[in-house]
Amino acid sequence: MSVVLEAKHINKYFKKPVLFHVLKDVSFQINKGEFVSIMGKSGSGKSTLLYILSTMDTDYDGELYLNNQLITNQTRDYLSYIRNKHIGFVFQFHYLLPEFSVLENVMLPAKKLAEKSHQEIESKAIEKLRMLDIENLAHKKASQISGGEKQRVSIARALINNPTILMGDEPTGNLDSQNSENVFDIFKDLSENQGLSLLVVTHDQDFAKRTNRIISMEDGMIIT
Ligand SMILES: Nc1ncnc2c1ncn2[C@@H]1O[C@H](COP(=O)(O)OP(=O)(O)OP(=O)(O)O)[C@@H](O)[C@H]1O
Repeated sequence: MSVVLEAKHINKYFKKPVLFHVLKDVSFQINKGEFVSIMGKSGSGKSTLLYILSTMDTDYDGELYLNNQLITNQTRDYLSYIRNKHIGFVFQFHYLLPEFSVLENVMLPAKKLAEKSHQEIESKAIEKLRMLDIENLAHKKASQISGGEKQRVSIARALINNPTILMGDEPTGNLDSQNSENVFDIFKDLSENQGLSLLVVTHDQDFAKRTNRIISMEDGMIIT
């Protein structure tokens, strides 16, 4: 089984207002195609950890590997490239650009990467929308679709560059049970049938217990 993401002895301190050891020797691996959830009480350090894993926060001790490549201590530009190419994100709030069409929103991360022509990016975006069963929304403005549809659009956007891993911070936190179920089914399908790795912070027990593995956090430490 190939390892996609590896965290080795991650320690993180917040220095203000007082010195606070927020992540304590956090180590784990995520394999290709694995669907993993992170659970833990409010304040246990989940978002802080995800921020580091997503390469957004570089102020930590320890080592982080993506596709067996060390990404700790790399330049900001390189990290921004790695993030765009290999990591997809889905948040609790969708962060779509309301005045842009669904299609344009999905195309944006590929435009930023600038490795393909407009035409190629557009057909890739349509392919992702079709996969998520929302091709019919392509030309609607993002502000004109429902909450569940917006979350599916953000998943399409997160997948546009064919990432190695999809990270989610409470991706179903703002959805009703039916839409949460849809998101879970999409994630499950991506991991089982497309070999995508997923790492999702959630407070939803029902969601977490159906993933391949739960990483439980308490007071900045992994307890399982
Ligand atoms: N910038 C910061 N400066 C100082 N302390 C912080 C900062 N950000 C977070 N913390 C503290 O670090 C701890 C972990 O916060 P974090 O947001 O990672 O928790 P969480 O498990 O994601 O919580 P929640 O489930 O409520 O989102 C908390 O005690 C929080 O108050």
